[in-house]
Amino acid sequence: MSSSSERKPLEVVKGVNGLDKVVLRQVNGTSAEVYLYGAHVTSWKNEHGEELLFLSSKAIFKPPKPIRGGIPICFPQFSNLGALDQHGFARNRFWTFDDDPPPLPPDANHKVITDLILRSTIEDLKIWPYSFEYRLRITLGPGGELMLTSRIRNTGTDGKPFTFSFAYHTYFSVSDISEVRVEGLETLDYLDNCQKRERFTEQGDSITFESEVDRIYLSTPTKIAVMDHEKKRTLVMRKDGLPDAVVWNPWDKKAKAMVDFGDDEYKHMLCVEAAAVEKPITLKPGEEWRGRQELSTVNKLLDP
Ligand SMILES: O=P(O)(O)OC[C@H]1O[C@@H](O)[C@H](O)[C@@H](O)[C@@H]1O
Repeated sequence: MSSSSERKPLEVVKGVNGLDKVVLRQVNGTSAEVYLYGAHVTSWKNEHGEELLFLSSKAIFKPPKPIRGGIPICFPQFSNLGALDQHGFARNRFWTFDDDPPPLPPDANHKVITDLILRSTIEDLKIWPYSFEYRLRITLGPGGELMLTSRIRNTGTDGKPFTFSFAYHTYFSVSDISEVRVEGLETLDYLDNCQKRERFTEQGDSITFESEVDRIYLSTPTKIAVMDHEKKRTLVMRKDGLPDAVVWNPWDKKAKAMVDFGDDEYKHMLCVEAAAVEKPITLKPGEEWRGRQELSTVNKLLDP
């Protein structure tokens, strides 16, 4: 039996290696967990307590190593598309609670909400010389839907604009990658990271997986569905302000090369990442950008 304290809608507890994590819980039993390290969502569970995100059994919860799985935030750089380390630094910084969050939505009392913030430090300014405020709102909706809303503002006083690329690097948990289909990316152009980012056009069928996939789909629809046949479940991603979608599965060879990833774990994960990669975002001083990702589930397969 769980104690009453375990049912609080919002609670800060110690996670792996004593790192702080925020637990969000809804009355219907759904939940999410977010580490302040990286503002990294590591868990999202449905009303039956089933985990919907993949987190590697070998994930290393030791800064500065980013956590393998969940939803790392790639900012201010996606991948190696710039001078910074792969995927930028937001995923390995300690975020804090935002004491001046954006206004709450009108239906806030049915939602569980936590607001985090990251500001550039003197150390960060040495590697990326732009002042910013990055506000992340994490919302668990009444039906267990998980929303991440990023608001990034140029707080520079020197008149300089800055440019960034971005991704919510979402690792979904799937029962068997060979049985999964992704819908919503048919007939789109993509850049293939496995082939020097050459541009290709996807064919008309939904996407299935039988080898390594690492693609940036360009200007996608706002809704993408991951259909898990074995679980008879569809994971639905909706996005706003994020035109692209990255699809990644490392497959066996790359899996073996990663120290924080089990050799066979590629069979049980699929990354679908709401992203802004092809056209990076530029903010002048005082300007703010908003990018949103919402995840929900349908407990049956959507019609093909
Ligand atoms: O190992 P990292 O830095 O978390 O990156 C994992 C993967 O992230 C994906 O988004 C990239 O498209 C891949 O190329 C990359 O391998």
